[in-house]
Amino acid sequence: MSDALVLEGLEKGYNHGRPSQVQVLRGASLSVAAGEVVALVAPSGAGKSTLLHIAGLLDTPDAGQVMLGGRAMTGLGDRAMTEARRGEVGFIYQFHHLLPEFTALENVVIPQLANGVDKAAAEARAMSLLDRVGVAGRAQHRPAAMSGGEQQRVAFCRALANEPRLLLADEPTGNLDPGTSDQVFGALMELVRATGMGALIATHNMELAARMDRVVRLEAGRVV
Ligand SMILES: Nc1ncnc2c1ncn2[C@@H]1O[C@H](COP(=O)(O)OP(=O)(O)OP(=O)(O)O)[C@@H](O)[C@H]1O
Repeated sequence: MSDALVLEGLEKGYNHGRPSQVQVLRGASLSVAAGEVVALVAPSGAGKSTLLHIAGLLDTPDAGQVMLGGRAMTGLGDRAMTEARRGEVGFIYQFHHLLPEFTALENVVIPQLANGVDKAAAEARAMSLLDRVGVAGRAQHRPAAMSGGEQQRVAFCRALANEPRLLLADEPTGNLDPGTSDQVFGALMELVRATGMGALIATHNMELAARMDRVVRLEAGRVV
């Protein structure tokens, strides 16, 4: 089976509008197998968000290659990139970014409608996902009426709604208290394991990192 994600020799710098360039990635390479959950650990400012954005086709590298599900993404046009991102990748951020005016159920349904799934099937899948992470009872609630942990569980369901081959997460439990973080992380791991997708999960929390299959570090612009 092909790897869920391969990053090869990524280079990325920002010039901050000045001649002096900040070089963030310096030949970063990494692969995540299908079904593998990899922890990405990095000091603040090391470039983990930059790496995740490039892996998820939200940004482009200055040099290097991104492959999703065995397919090279570098050089694809905007439209093909958008389609690949929508179909192949699920994102989870530190803050849930749910749509505040929609219910939990709608937040998980909407990305599926955008991907061409019909409404009844999308609702059934959304309910099943919400049920698996223990928030089916909150399906008709808007985000503001849910706890932080519940909101983040809904965000997990939204990320997995289109059955992506790759999950990318940036501090997915970073804004929760330690007890809630632990529980919510457990729910995420169960979902990921049940789907068999590859996952790259950035965290500062070494206890959570130790629960994943492999830990990699981002240091001086490379993955070690
Ligand atoms: N759009 C941008 N324009 C200019 N500089 C940027 C941009 N994005 C990131 N940087 C710089 O690149 C470096 C790495 O940023 P990045 O957000 O990838 O780090 P990070 O490891 O995710 O940090 P944190 O853990 O604090 O979120 C920082 O020095 C940051 O200032």
